[in-house]
Amino acid sequence: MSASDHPAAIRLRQLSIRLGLGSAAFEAVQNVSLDIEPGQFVCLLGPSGCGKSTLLGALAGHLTPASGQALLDGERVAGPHPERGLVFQHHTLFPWKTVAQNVAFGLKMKGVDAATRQRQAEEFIDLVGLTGFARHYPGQLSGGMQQRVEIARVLINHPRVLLMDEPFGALDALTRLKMQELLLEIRERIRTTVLFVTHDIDEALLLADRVLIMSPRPGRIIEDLPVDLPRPRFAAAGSARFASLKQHCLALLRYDEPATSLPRLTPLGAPPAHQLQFAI
Ligand SMILES: Nc1ncnc2c1ncn2[C@@H]1O[C@H](COP(=O)(O)OP(=O)(O)OP(=O)(O)O)[C@@H](O)[C@H]1O
Repeated sequence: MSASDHPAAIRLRQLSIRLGLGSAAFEAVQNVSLDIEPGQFVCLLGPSGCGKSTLLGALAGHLTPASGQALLDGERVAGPHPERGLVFQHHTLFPWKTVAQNVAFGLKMKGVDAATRQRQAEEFIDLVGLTGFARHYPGQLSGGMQQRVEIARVLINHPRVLLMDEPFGALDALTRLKMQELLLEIRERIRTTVLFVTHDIDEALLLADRVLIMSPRPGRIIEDLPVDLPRPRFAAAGSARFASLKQHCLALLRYDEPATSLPRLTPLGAPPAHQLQFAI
């Protein structure tokens, strides 16, 4: 099974986005340029209100940049398109439809016949670990299960890019860990480019090939950090390298001076435990 046979390359070129109207207008994202290769899993990490969702909104085609460009495989993003799958913190399932009907909805819109819809919906329901729940309604499921349905509903459209905006942010800690594991398992089986927004350093380091760190508003990319931890990551979470990367991210997120003297990545080795107790 593959979510997409052709994961897309994401390119942002000097992208700036303004929000608000008239005298209340402000720059939410400032001059962001970056390249994400097809199939890469990238986390966008930044403090609350720095413009992460806004940046994702431009790639989704929901927001028009004030200047610069958002490109997928060289084509300018001009509006929403099913090739870009979106998963938000709160699910967007139809409460009156069953799990299978929700998952198959995109196929129905494309005019796919009922038997194929049912077969494919079952495949994707299995993929997200919900075998046996096809006939349940969203209201009968836990928050984590609802997010599984949401992910299946997006993946069945074979998105070339998956844009995830704090998809596990509303879940309790244990369910969140299970969902992170599930996403990594799915990623072993599918080919799609992932841009995942979070303000949780551990989540970014557990999931991503690369972490892009944003400054406080107006959001700029202040660090492009390759995550050189072996997979599976959960085994590496207690390692000295994990702690070192975490400390580096934390220092950047707490930093509010000009970007000329940003902290450098600390050498391999564990920082003192007391330096890792901050939350953002
Ligand atoms: N439609 C809007 N009109 C005016 N301001 C907005 C609008 N949407 C967001 N903002 C503001 O723009 C800034 C960037 O918001 P955005 O949601 O992109 O940040 P974020 O980094 O995703 O935050 P969080 O992590 O808290 O979700 C914030 O200060 C927010 O209050």
